[in-house]
Amino acid sequence: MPTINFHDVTKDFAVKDGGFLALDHVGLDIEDGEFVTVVGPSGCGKSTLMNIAAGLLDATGGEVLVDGVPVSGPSPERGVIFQQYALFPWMTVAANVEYGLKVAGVKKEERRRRAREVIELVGLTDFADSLPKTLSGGMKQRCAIARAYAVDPKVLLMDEPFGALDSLTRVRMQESLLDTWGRDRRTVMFITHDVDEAVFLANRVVVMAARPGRIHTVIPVTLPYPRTEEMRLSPEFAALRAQVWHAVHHQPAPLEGIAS
Ligand SMILES: Nc1ncnc2c1ncn2[C@@H]1O[C@H](COP(=O)(O)OP(=O)(O)OP(=O)(O)O)[C@@H](O)[C@H]1O
Repeated sequence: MPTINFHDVTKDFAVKDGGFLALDHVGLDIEDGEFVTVVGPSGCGKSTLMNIAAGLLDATGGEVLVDGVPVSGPSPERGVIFQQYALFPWMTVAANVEYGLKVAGVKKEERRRRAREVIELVGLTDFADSLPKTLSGGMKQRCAIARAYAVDPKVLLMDEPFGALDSLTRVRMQESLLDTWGRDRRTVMFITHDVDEAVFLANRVVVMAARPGRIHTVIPVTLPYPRTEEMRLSPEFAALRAQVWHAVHHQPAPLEGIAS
């Protein structure tokens, strides 16, 4: 059984002159421990798809199953990370990371232990008592990742998490995320606009098409893990990048009768 199963998902948004079909019968299985990236032109429905999996939006048709159970709302088993860090500015890194555990009713001692563990995992131990405003963008995002990890989610849903970072920090964050993922092989669905990022991280790259949002093609990434800096410069990487780039930039024609 796949960990995340998008079963015939359709999303129709009500707009003033009728409906806008944002997702049209999307089917996708993400297996246990897989790292899947999703790319596609702006407006093809990437965030809508992720928000439905997160339980933040309802599908108009079809459903998303996580471990065979239909998603009916947000759940701690699905850790969600957005581009904007969404940290509480008045709380230290440690308090931000502990917050979800506190809400879940975890006792203080256990909260402290778990927070220390995940803060170390993302390399922020020296900043555990710092406020978010004193951290760089990359450190804030690592704090957000630690917060998602703290509650031990079954899957991670990441929507352009590194989109606001400079390119060097972004590359470091990709490496650090893969390092963490390599240790626990949590199932990840990761949305990005960046073709290099999509290839570097993934087992499979899902390329979506727009009008209506649908899956255009799925490209397996045959590079082994751990992924290294040298791999980014390899001919195999270049070939995969070209394949994904081509799929993103040569989209199928919009379907007839789709409202805009
Ligand atoms: N609440 C809404 N009401 C009406 N239309 C919406 C709503 N949310 C999204 N849409 C439309 O649905 C389509 C898909 O939006 P979505 O944000 O999922 O795309 P995306 O692929 O994530 O885009 P981007 O890459 O620019 O972030 C877009 O055309 C958008 O305008």
